Amino acid sequence: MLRALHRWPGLLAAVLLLALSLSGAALSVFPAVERLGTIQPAPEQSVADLAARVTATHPAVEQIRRAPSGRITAYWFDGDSAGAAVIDPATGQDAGSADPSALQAWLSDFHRALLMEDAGRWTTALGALAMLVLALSGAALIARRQGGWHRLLAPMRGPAANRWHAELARAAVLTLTLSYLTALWMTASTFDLLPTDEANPAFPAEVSGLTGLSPADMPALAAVPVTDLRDLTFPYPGDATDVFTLTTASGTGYVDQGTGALLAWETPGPWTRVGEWIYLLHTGEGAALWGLLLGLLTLSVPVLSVTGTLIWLRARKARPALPGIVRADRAETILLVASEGGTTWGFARALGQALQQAGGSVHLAPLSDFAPAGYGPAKRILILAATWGDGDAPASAKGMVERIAATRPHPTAPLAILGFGDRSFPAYCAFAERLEIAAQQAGWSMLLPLDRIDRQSPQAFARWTRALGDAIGTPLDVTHQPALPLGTVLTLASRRDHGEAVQAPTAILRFALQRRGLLDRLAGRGLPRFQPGDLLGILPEGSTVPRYYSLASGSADGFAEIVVRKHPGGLCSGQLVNLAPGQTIRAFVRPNPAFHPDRSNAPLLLIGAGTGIGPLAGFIRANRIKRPVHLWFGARHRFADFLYETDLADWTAEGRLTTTTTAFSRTGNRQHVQDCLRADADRIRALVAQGARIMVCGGRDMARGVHEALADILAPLHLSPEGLKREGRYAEDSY
Ligand SMILES: Cc1cc2nc3c(=O)[nH]c(=O)nc-3n(C[C@H](O)[C@H](O)[C@H](O)COP(=O)(O)O)c2cc1C
Repeated sequence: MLRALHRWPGLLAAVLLLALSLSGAALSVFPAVERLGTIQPAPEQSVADLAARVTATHPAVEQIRRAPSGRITAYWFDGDSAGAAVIDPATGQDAGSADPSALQAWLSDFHRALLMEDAGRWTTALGALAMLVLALSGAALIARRQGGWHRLLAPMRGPAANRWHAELARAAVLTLTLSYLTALWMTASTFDLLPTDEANPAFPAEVSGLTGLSPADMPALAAVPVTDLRDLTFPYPGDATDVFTLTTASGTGYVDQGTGALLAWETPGPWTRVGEWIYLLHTGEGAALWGLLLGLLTLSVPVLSVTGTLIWLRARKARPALPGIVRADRAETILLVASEGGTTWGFARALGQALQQAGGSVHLAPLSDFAPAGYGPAKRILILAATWGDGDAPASAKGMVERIAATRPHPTAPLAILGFGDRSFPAYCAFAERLEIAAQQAGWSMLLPLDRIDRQSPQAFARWTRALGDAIGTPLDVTHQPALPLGTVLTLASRRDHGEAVQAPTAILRFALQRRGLLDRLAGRGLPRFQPGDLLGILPEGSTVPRYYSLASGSADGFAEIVVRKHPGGLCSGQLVNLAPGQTIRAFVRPNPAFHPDRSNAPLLLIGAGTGIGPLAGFIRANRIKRPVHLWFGARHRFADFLYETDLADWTAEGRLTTTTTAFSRTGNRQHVQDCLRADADRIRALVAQGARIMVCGGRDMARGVHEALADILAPLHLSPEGLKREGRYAEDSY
């Protein structure tokens, strides 16, 4: 619902909103330009002095106005023709034309009313309303993705396009919300839909009846500095009963034209004051810098429209279509999916089709759409959930554990959760497990106990569907074989060999990247963009199961680099370690957003051993902003498997790497990387206290040892690796 609320007004109003935001951004420049081009009065100059000077130049002056920028304009009547000019307050002489530039006038009319008078005003008001809905639903979506409003400002994670969209929206949302609210207020005010104050004080019952006093000698005008003036309207010529009307920042009053005395005065009421603030906040008139900031942030709207549309299109593409799908409030089976790589959707679709063929009605949606209040006569809710990162939820399902824990169970539909994962990860199907615990705590009745599918096993899935069929009284036996990515052919460009001497043959393999033209990108040919820490999936000959290697380079480096150690009997590692330059493999990229460094300037502590140095080396090579990076690296022997030794020296000289600490387990004092960490405990504590982020990569035993060492090191700071992980400051990639 929230997502639909965010999506449809966004798409429908996109063109209108683009036009409004671009014209608004362009208009925001004018107050600043006007302010810069305006001759400001001397601080001590009075309205009496200004009025006398203007009268000397234009004896038939009717009105003097001062704009929020300080620009003073005089209006007069010359015989039959009206005249107006911008005035130099020091001389009272004309200093320029009073007509706004044609461009500004056109832009204002377009921005306010789409050049269509009242019909246009209502349309722009509708646009502002759509934007308000977008801004508020967007803020709620960010809060949901972040795991609650209290984490709204916490560092963001997830795929780059979604993160960029959310980061930009988060930066602009407050200002934009203010801008749309003020726009709506101004429209309501234009159509007299708001209460108003009494405009002016009551006209004085008695005046002196005298005329001819020079404004220079009027005490009421002498008491007001020009910098306070808003408007001075002169009495009608020859009418001794008429008066001057003076408006300043603090009110409106009448001045006797014969004596120059103040006859009446009224301060503006609350509605007038609020209206003035609203006008200032929306236009930046009178606050040029605010106007520029507003204009700048308004420019985020076109960017958000484009990134938002891309995210939506990508999500649509990732979600396989299920013909015959029904709405959530009409379906017997609600089938919800949490997926990062997309394969779980294939299983869900196969199950959905089987249920439909058995005569059932199915609603298929991402888990983030979970909203039991909207599931009418549902008989069951099935959740298929993959686990990513290090036991994490897929990016699109962040915050779902908390949501399920806080949602009241559906009155008729029990729940079944099926985890998708990989048994070789320490946190096997951990996200699905957390969902199950949350559901049980919230009081849901479970249709089936939690089950897990290891490495997309078709047999395990078929077994689970049989159990599901038994539980719902409909025979089911669904087989689904996920299609393997075709992959791209990569040619080995160079290799560097290490580790033979310590019986751990290891190679740094660098594959050439073909340049991808626009056509290749559109057709999905070649490797997509990737960053160090993402995964290169390799399809070894003789197996249909891909193996994943952490990338030690980003596509910006112009090559794909991985570090491979030959495992005894290992099919893929054996083929890779024997690969000669010029030979090829088939590979594809899997994003791994949970193991990307953040973009801050805070220190980065990289800890790795053996081939775990791969992505860490990639992070250091990509550290073009030269943030402080400290590396702890463990290997067997300095002269045998000190991977990237010369590169690390070069990166240190270039400022990309701040310190390197090594531990060798087969020489000298035979240390492991966690021993060096303990020896460096004070330094690590100081860096963590500065906001450092920690990234660990390597074998599972090493990762466990590092985790324990860091738990001890951080305890005096009342911090722990788990706590840092929750804040997005501790990431582990172990195998
Ligand atoms: C980078 C990465 C991290 C993973 N982390 C875990 C994990 O911590 N626990 C787990 O059980 N499975 C993990 N897996 C395995 C996936 O959950 C499994 O491949 C799943 O079938 C993917 O489903 P999806 O393509 O729908 O996202 C990970 C896979 C990758 C590529």
